[in-house]
Amino acid sequence: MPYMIELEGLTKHYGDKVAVDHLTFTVRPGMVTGFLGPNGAGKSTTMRMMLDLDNPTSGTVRIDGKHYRQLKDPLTYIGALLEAKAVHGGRSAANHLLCLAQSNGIPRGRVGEVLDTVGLSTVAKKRSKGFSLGMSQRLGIAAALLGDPQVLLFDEPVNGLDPEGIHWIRNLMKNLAAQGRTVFVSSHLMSEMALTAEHLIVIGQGRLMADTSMKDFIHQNSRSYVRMRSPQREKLLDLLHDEGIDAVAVGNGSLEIDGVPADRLGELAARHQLVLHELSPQQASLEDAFMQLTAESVEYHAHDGEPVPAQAGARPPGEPQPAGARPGEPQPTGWGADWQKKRS
Ligand SMILES: Nc1ncnc2c1ncn2[C@@H]1O[C@H](COP(=O)(O)OP(=O)(O)OP(=O)(O)O)[C@@H](O)[C@H]1O
Repeated sequence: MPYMIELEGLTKHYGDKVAVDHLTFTVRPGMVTGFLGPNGAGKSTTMRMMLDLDNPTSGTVRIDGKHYRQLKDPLTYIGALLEAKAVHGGRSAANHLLCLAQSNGIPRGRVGEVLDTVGLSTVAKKRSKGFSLGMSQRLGIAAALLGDPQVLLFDEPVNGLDPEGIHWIRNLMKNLAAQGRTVFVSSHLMSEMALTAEHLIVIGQGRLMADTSMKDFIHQNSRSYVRMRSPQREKLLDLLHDEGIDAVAVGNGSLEIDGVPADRLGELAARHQLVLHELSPQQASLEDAFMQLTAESVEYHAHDGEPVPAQAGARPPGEPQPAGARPGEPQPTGWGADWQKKRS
């Protein structure tokens, strides 16, 4: 199959820190693949290695069967949005794209086309320094689309966007996939992935936790159950036991029952004249399932209001983070900037 991204044993160490740990998976064309993991799981590091912006400690990434360095005019194979504020702020939007086009053998006519696609035509001559986060995000996407690549990477593209911007990016990614392209998008929000991705790769502390279709993930993880609460809890437990119904006692005196409809449980209690204070069908959220899957691998856990490292050797949150390590802070790095640095 063409235009796959194939990772084999991909590993990255930063000193003692294992950021990416023997990742092996394949990203396929024609669908949006979500790359999900809690903060610090190694998503950005993995994407940077896909783009040859960071060298793996071991393992390989292949794009369309080749190493990134073997791709002729790489921007025509793979486009990426890594960090929205990565643009040289003094240049106009059009100029920024023109520079990228010229150094990559891309016809200059593409600049107008992609500005149009992302809705920035009217501000093409404006300096990107004054751009809002949403506009910068759109400009970053224009750069990613410039070479009309078959493979697209988006690192947390909805971060900080308003609902209209989020809606726009979701649709764009789905449309790109519907055109047969390979679309790989990272997020730390399961709810976001559930709306966009058809396939899911989940990582925690650099390790692969799940490689599954979204449909299967939802099927396996959206547990529905009934919560019951009664002042006659012991009698209720005995009754359920006699009926062969398993109940799990949880905090605040509630019982959780899987696989039995709420109306049957209500009728049963009524027949035995048991008072119920609660009888409510529940649906475990996908976010809960994701948190459970990665719970052991979260780098920092909240603890009595104080974040503490979950892992020996993890960097305490108060300490300065290395460049490129923390998301959410605009850094003078990213796809455009790094790419230019690397090639210059
Ligand atoms: N240049 C670096 N030097 C040292 N450690 C780094 C560096 N870059 C990343 N790390 C560490 O590697 C781990 C993975 O970081 P990475 O940014 O890839 O995670 P992420 O999944 O993208 O997180 P987020 O969702 O917070 O963006 C983190 O513990 C991070 O602190």
